[in-house]
Amino acid sequence: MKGKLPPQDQEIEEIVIGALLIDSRATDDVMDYLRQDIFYQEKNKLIFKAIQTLYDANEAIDLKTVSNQLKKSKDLAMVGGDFHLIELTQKISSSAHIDHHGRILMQKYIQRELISNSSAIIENAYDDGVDSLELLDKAFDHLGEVSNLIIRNKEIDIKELTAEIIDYGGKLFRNEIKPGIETPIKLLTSRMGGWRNGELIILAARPGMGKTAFALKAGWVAALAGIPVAFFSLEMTASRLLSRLWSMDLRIDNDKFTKDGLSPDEQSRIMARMMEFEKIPFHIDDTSSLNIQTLRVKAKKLVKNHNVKMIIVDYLQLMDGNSKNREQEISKISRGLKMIALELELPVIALSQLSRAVETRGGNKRPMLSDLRESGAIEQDADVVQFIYRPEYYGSDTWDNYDGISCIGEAEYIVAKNRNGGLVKNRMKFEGKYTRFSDIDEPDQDFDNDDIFEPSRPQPNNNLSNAFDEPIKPEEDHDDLPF
Ligand SMILES: Nc1ncnc2c1ncn2[C@@H]1O[C@H](COP(=O)(O)OP(=O)(O)OP(=O)(O)O)[C@@H](O)[C@H]1O
Repeated sequence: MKGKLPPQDQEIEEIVIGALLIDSRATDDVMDYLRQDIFYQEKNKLIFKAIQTLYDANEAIDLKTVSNQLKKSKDLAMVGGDFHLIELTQKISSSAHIDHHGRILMQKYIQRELISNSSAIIENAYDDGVDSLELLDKAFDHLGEVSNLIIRNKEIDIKELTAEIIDYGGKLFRNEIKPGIETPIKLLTSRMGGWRNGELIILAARPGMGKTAFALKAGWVAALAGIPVAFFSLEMTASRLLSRLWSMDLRIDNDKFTKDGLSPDEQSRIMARMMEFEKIPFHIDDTSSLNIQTLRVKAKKLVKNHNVKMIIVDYLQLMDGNSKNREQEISKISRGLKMIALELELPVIALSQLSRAVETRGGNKRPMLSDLRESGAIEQDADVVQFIYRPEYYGSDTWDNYDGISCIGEAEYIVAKNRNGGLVKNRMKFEGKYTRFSDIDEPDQDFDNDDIFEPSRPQPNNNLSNAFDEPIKPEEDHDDLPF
């Protein structure tokens, strides 16, 4: 790095300034991305600053006005006086290629930024006193800023886009496609249209309400329908999560996995089920310390290698944010999750804790949007906020609504925010010992009837990746690790 001239092109800089001076209409082509820093030469920076001031004030831009502006800022002599300005206009005959030349300058600027950021990273990386995760986080931030400079000159063709909208609507009408991925509750799917691509769904509740249980079922229902799912479990080990999954799927008491033990019959039921669903695309990652950048890298790899189409994160507050201020940290994480949903075009379901305020309130303990903990950013970034509420957990035996019927073995899902649709609230069934949610009218089934998951259960599909080959235990050495 030392002794080398930073990437720059003085001639192109002068051509761009010259074009702006001779043709004020040319400014409209480039002023959305040109900025002072893009120019390397000090003189050009100053002249561009004068042009920008005039442009922002909606004033004419020509030799005379720019010269006056430079006089005002006392920079005219520094840039070489009127003589130099005239020289610049004589270098070119037209402004026809200004956009092309502007982009060359942008390229040079990005190169310079990359060099200076990388130099700072190298210098800090040699310093043993620097927290490496914090450094990694900063490096991602800086590189993200550089990548934001890339000009996306995406022209929207309204006609073409309208044709796409009509085509999509027609397919929905003819039931050829579904608007989103099926949720664990039929009514919720029909009212909401399912989990939609590009959306951040926040599933929030007080501890013990069943967030993990609901998310696990959401992932499992999707995976059983052949949709590859990645479940990032920051709270539970893969082994514990998998026990919960078999408990839920086969209706075996959760306690049997942790304290009472599994009978030979239960062991063989699990084995048989596993053989049956060996190829279910359900990927578990139980890395306990995960930041948003690492999650993004892992998610991208899972999409690329396993065609993952839905991501679940249990839970948001356990993610590392590398920031001293908790509110900023959470808002960075929720923003990052939304960006992953948009970038990878899939739904991201993130579980979230709620503040204790829920419990200190008088009356019922039904959560509200303001209970989302630590930051308003979660509420803002989320496309959907869904709560789970179980009055039984607080000792009630009847609902305060639903005509006061019994709430034992029941829960309520509350869609309190839905950016692209209406709000929904209704009862669902909760079987605590199987930590299992289902439709309120789903009949109780005998455990030896394994036809539990009626929704679109696929045949085992050998083309799908093996769910249980995934990085289940962090200590295992897999070449295939997403990160
Ligand atoms: N064997 C069992 N019998 C009855 N209920 C059980 C059993 N095992 C677990 N549960 C209930 O299931 C619920 C746990 O659900 P889950 O872990 O999904 O909740 P959560 O909202 O994710 O909790 P947290 O925020 O603490 O992780 C608890 O309320 C617990 O009482």
